[in-house]
Amino acid sequence: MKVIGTVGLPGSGKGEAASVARDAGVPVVTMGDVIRAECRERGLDPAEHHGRIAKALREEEGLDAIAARSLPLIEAELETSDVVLVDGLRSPYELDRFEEAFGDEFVLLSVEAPFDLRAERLSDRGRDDSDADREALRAREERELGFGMGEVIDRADVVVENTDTLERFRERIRALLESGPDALGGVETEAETETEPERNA
Ligand SMILES: Nc1ncnc2c1ncn2[C@@H]1O[C@H](COP(=O)(O)OP(=O)(O)OP(=O)(O)O)[C@@H](O)[C@H]1O
Repeated sequence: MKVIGTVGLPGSGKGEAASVARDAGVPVVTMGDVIRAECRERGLDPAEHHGRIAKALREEEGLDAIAARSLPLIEAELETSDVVLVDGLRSPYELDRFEEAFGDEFVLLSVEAPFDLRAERLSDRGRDDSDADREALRAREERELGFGMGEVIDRADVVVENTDTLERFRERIRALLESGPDALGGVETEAETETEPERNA
């Protein structure tokens, strides 16, 4: 059993990773869906109230609220699948919650690409007006880093740099899903990048 969580700044490629998983028959639990469901529960339009409800849930149920509400969905998928992908961790409290629930079976994947490349890809994506707006991207990025996303990124087990073609990225995600982190030869892992503590310091 493996639960693969993804983290990444806007436009890094998390949605593409989730779509590779779906194509490979790996169920995807999208943390944002938990918030959208709660918006509907409260009679609110998710497109307009997503941010406010995410904040309300954290205030009412604790900083790991969205992870806690995702857990039963992940567990339900694990009844029929060996691997589940969890799309879009944002805060270290969420990461703590998943690590507590799944221990070593939880693998955190950070998808990374430089700002200019992400801005260009989002501009091509054009899902909404903010996609083409570099200032809006910068603001969104700062908001997400404000939730502690930088710390989550730093704690990743596997880093996939998404700076090559989309096909190359999709291949690397497929390899990760099929054979686990070891399949990604040459990809930085936390263990490899950690600095050795100085002896006799
Ligand atoms: N390697 C790549 N080459 C070209 N285009 C790419 C590549 N990776 C992703 N894209 C495209 O860039 C856009 C952003 O990727 P994606 O939607 O997966 O990002 P995301 O991390 O889910 O962003 P957000 O958090 O804003 O939803 C998409 O249109 C996607 O198809």
